[in-house]
Amino acid sequence: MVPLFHDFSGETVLVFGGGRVGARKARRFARETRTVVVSPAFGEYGFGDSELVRAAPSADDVDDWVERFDPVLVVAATSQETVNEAVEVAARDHGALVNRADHSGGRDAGSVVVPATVEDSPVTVAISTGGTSPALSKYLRERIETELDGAGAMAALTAELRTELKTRDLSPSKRRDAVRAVVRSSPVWKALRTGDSNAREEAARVIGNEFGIDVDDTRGDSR
Ligand SMILES: C[C@@]1(CC(=O)O)c2cc3[nH]c(cc4nc(cc5[nH]c(cc(n2)[C@H]1CCC(=O)O)[C@@](C)(CC(=O)O)[C@@H]5CCC(=O)O)C(CC(=O)O)=C4CCC(=O)O)c(CCC(=O)O)c3CC(=O)O
Ligand SMILES: NC(=O)C1=CN([C@@H]2O[C@H](COP(=O)(O)OP(=O)(O)OC[C@H]3O[C@@H](n4cnc5c(N)ncnc54)[C@H](O)[C@@H]3O)[C@@H](O)[C@H]2O)C=CC1
Repeated sequence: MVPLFHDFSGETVLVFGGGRVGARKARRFARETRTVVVSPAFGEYGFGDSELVRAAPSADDVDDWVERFDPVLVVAATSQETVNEAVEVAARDHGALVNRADHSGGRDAGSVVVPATVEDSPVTVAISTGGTSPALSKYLRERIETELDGAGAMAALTAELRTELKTRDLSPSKRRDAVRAVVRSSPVWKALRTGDSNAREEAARVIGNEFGIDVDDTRGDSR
């Protein structure tokens, strides 16, 4: 399986099944795009901004629902194996991606796995075990969560520095080394995580000391 980050904005995601699992997937997708959940009953779970449609499609009806909503991704998360099976076939016939929540292996082209994700925007880490051990994905996600503290702010700070360094008369290799030094600097990470000192100032110090490049240490505190 090839991990890719997919922009779903402006598209529709169609979820079959309004139980715990359907709700979890729906919440995830609804943060980004129009998400519709079709189910005869909805559990007491959060569905985010999803549209809920109360219906109990039979395996034969599923195709019509997919036709009607024209989704780019369909999630099969019902408690009925035959319906989930039909959802997979209908999605494929429609040229949509398909996520079988009730399957771990034996996937075909066009099938996707929902990974465990850690986000410190704009940084995202996604974990999959190739469908073999979701509990392990969840555990690793919890461990990585603390590791990622400050990464979003580091991305913002280094994006700013890269842009600034590109306007200077520097060789690409020197610019690369300077940015690398900042992302590896413990004092910069500490400043981003604690907010005690100005991270931008720390970064300017690293670049100044190690590379003799003078960058403005006052513009924007990236926290
Ligand atoms: C293949 C996949 C398909 C897909 O859904 O895309 C799939 C399938 C199945 N999951 C099952 C069980 C559990 N799933 C979780 C949790 C998560 N499951 C997620 C993804 C995936 N689950 C995909 C593979 C991901 C990968 O490659 O690792 C996560 C990461 C993302 C998300 O769902 O949002 C989310 C954690 C999010 C987080 O916390 O960060 C827990 C843990 C818990 O609940 O505490 C359990 C119970 C413990 C266990 O069994 O491990 C079962 C058996 C059902 C049964 O027994 O009937 C199946 C079906 C089967 O295996 O046949
Ligand atoms: N991928 C994952 O992370 C996990 C997957 N699973 C699997 O996912 C499936 C769903 O699990 P849960 O949400 O816990 O089950 P659940 O029983 O809580 O929810 C199933 C939902 O499907 C709905 N449903 C039933 N017939 C339907 C139909 N014809 N059309 C549309 N919706 C219909 C029910 O009303 C219910 O809302 C199960 O097959 C389970 O084995 C279970 C745990 C985790």
